[in-house]
Parts: sequence; C-alpha cells; structure tokens
Amino acid sequence: MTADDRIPAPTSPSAPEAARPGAAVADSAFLRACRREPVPYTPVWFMRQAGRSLPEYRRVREGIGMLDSCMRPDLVAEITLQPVRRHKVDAAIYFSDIVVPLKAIGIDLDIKPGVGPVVDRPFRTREDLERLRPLDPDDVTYVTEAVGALTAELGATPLIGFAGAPFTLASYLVEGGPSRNHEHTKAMMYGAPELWADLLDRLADITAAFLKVQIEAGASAVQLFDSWAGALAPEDYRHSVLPASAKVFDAVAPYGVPRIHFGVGTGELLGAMAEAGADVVGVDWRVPLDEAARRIGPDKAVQGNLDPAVLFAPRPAVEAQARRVLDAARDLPGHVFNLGHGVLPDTDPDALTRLVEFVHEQTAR
Ligand SMILES: O=C(O)CCc1c2[nH]c(c1CC(=O)O)Cc1[nH]c(c(CC(=O)O)c1CCC(=O)O)Cc1[nH]c(c(CC(=O)O)c1CCC(=O)O)Cc1[nH]c(c(CCC(=O)O)c1CC(=O)O)C2
Repeated sequence: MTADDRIPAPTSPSAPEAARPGAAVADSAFLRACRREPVPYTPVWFMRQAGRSLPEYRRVREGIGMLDSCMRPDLVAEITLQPVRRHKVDAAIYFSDIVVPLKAIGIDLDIKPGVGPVVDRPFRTREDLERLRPLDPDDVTYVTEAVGALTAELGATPLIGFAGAPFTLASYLVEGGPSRNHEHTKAMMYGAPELWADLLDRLADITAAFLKVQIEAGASAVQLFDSWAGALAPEDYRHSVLPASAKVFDAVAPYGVPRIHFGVGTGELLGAMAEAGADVVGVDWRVPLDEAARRIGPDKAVQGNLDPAVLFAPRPAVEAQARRVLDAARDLPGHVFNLGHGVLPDTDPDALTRLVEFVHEQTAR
C-alpha cells in the first residue's frame, strides 16, 4: 500500500486547519480508519444504532409511521443524534430506510410494523419499469435539510449517508416485500436478463442520486447496503449484480468520501464486493476479519463484525467476543468496529454503551 492509494482527506484552501470543523471531521478516528491511517483508538459505530433498541426513539416515534418519520427533518435529526449522545459512537448514520428513495419517486410502498417494506404492486414486467423514474434532489428536500441540521449539531463526529444497493432494492420491488428465497427476483434475473439489467441500471441511477444528495448536503462517508447479496452464487453476483453496484460507486467516487459496502452472508463474495468499488468492506460475523481482509484484497479497510446476538450474553462473554474481533483485526491497517448486522430491536442499550467504552479502552494507543 502506498499513500497514493489512500482516499485523500478533503481539503479546503482557506482558514487555518484547526479552526474549521471540516478539518476536525476529516481527522476523526472513523474517517482515518476508513483511509487506513493510524488512529488513536479503533472507531465504533453500529448499523441500526438508532431505532427500536432505544427508549428515547420509541418515545419520539409514538403515533408516527416509519416512512412519515423519515420525511420529517426535525425527527430525522433527533433520532440520528440519539445514539451518538447515548453511546458516544464515533460516527452517526443518517436515520432513514433503504426504501425511502423509492417512496420519494412515487412507488406505492409502506413499511409495515413487524414486517418491513411492502410494495403494493410488485415489479414483474417491462411496463413496471416505467414506474421507476429518476430521482431528483427536489424529491428529497427533507434529506438535504436534515443532513444540514445534523452536520451543524455533530461537530467533529462524521455523518454516514446510506442507500440500499440495486440488488437488495430490486428484491423488495420484485418480491413485493421481505423474502427468504428471492424466487421471483431470481426468476427475473435468470429468465429475463435484459429486463433485469435494465431494472438494476435504473435502480443504480436512483441510488447514486440519493447518495449524492446526502454527500452534497454534508455526509462524510456513505454505506451501500446490499443486505441480500449473500443469497447469490459468486458467478451470478459478478455477472448480474456487480455492474450496477459499480455504477453507484463510480458515480460518487469524485466526491472522495469513503464508500462502504456491506452485505450479509457474503463470505464468498467479499472479493467481488470490494472490486465493485468500495473503500471499506463490511463483514458479517461468519468470517473472521483477518480472513475477510485476505479475501477483500489489499488497500481496503474492513468494518465489523461482532454477532449482534452476542449482546444478549452476560458482559464478560460480550467482552470476550469483542476481544476476538479486535484480535483478528490487530494487524489490519484500517478497522472500523461494528456489528456483523444491525442492532436487534430488543438489545439492552447499556450493553451497546459498554461495548463502545470497551473497544475504545482496549485499543487506546
Ligand atoms: O426483515 C426484513 O426483511 C425487513 C427489514 C426492514 C427494512 N426496513 C425496515 C424493516 C423492518 C424491521 O427492521 O423490522 C423498517 C425499519 N427501518 C429502520 C427501522 C428502525 C429500527 O430498526 O428500529 C425500522 C423499523 C421501523 C419500525 O417499525 O419502527 C431504520 C433503518 N433501516 C436501515 C438503516 C440503516 C442501518 O442499518 O444502519 C436504518 C437506520 C438505522 C439508524 O439510523 O441507526 C437499513 C435497512 N432497512 C432494510 C434493510 C434490508 C435488510 C434487512 O432486512 O435487514 C436494510 C439494510 C440492512 O439492515 O441490512 C429493510
């Protein structure tokens, strides 16, 4: 690895370094780890760190639907900040959901409590593609407003923007909701490859536009969630999915912010997911981070990978398992500590706060 391979820290020609909050954000442990630079301690954040595990979240969400709350900048900002205040995590993640950009372009969908995203008329034919128009920044002015408010509040703590990757979004659209087997999605992928490619291409443009809005408003990094990619064989992933994800990563590359790529059950896909254009690859708990880094290849940072279910065990067991993650990552130049998937809704929030403290203490340099 040479210094030239690294993502340059954003710079501005004006104002003395220390006086600018932008400089403090760029120098944060999280962004340094993403760039594989030395860090004072291993940075920590958690997927789904905001949300149902927090009583303060349940309070502010009372009587307000999930999608409605995603469109209210005041609520988005408050919910995004809650885990930062409580857990002292090293990054905030913008509170939203992967289906928000689809809702924003007029797709008839809802997030049903206890179920997840549900699409009224699932996508099955070429005519359905006409419902997928490009996303205009004016469709999501609430995102620009919320990100602006957040970056002002967050000071030196970076904000991560995110979006669902084309394959995972396609799965929701084609199945009509969460799916275990993705049978209709795969039927289209194998049986109507041109329609499939066009669907993913349109989703790539929508996703890229949604990430750009977040970056232009002030997000310091972005994460592309291809949560369901692990359902695919490597050859199918490379042939039928990777080009669309690569299109998203290429579109945001000029901004120079770290691009994180994450999926579940992706042990066999880690190399291909890195090739799609990520700077940081998120790993679930099934592959130890040293082995994951070998599969991901050189010049990429890794993120992960404590099993979220471990947080239900007594404190010494949580610490032992967190230690195991840190040991596997010991010799890696860039490690962002995270769970291997999102915080489970019934997690004890105090266990998360203690985990942040533990990782910071154990890795203080
Ligand atoms: O299980 C299923 O198949 C449906 C999953 C589901 C989705 N949105 C949903 C649900 C219902 C639920 O979580 O109960 C609906 C959803 N999205 C979210 C929440 C809040 C919470 O989890 O308590 C909820 C539950 C809403 C509620 O009922 O109060 C918020 C959300 N979704 C997401 C994120 C990004 C992140 O994880 O950090 C975030 C923001 C978290 C934050 O700001 O800290 C991303 C998301 N949404 C979704 C997926 C697809 C993969 C998956 O299913 O896990 C993914 C990507 C992923 O987690 O891998 C779809």
